[in-house]
Amino acid sequence: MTPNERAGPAIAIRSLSVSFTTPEGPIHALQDVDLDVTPGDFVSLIGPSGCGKTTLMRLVADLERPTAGTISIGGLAPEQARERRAYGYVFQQPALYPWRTIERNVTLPLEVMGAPKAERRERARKSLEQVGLSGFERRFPWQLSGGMQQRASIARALAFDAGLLLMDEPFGALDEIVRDRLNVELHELWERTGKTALFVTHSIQEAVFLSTKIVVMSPRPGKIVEVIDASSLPRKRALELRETPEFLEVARRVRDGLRAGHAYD
Ligand SMILES: Nc1ncnc2c1ncn2[C@@H]1O[C@H](COP(=O)(O)OP(=O)(O)OP(=O)(O)O)[C@@H](O)[C@H]1O
Repeated sequence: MTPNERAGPAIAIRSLSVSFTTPEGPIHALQDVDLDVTPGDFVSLIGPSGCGKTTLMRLVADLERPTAGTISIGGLAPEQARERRAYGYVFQQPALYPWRTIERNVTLPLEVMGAPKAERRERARKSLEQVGLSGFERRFPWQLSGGMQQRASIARALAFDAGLLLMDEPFGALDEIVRDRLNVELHELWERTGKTALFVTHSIQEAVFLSTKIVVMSPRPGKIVEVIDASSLPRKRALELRETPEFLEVARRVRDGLRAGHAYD
């Protein structure tokens, strides 16, 4: 057991099921999900469209309630964790307000929290620096490329200085070159800060490149098919890693897991 594992899970999910009531009948989105995320891990959720990845993130972030089961975030219920700003959340789309500058988008949640102005500006400066956006404080979102906008939304999530980052397919809408660059930057950021990350993706390559663990899910109702350990890959990762036999072996295991998940149908 590593010291991080001894500290207890950053996220503990037990027997979690979620059904949505719709006019056409219930939709069973998640069924019997059990998952532990160790502090400092980078955990990716991968699975077919509609298998409940976003729902799982929204449950952790207290934006949705389970039908059965429990979630604990560092020992707190999701509602307490939300109130204590125990995590930053990055959405699929950057979700920046066009009429606010980049700095004032980053400081908005801090304003809502009632942080003093000097502290807000200092935290924005620091988190924009962490994502390589120093100098863009006074720009508006529409003056930035899609990749830069998504970096700004990561800066906003970092501004709380929480130990946990929840990221729901943040790079899905970006072209491959920009996505590659942001993968490298995000990996470096994670390595440097030691944060715990829960990350949704459709891309096997992205999941393997970024993660210490990859959670493979089945089609709806989403269940966990397999948790694949990628910590055998070097901790420092450059894009060239993707061509190595070790990387391709982990990617093959993820692909096999996804195929096995489809057999649940
Ligand atoms: N509020 C809701 N009411 C009814 N059905 C919902 C609701 N939210 C999600 N669903 C359904 O639950 C299932 C899981 O959705 P979810 O968005 O979590 O999947 P996903 O794995 O994130 O999909 P994608 O990869 O396409 O983003 C889908 O069938 C979706 O239509």
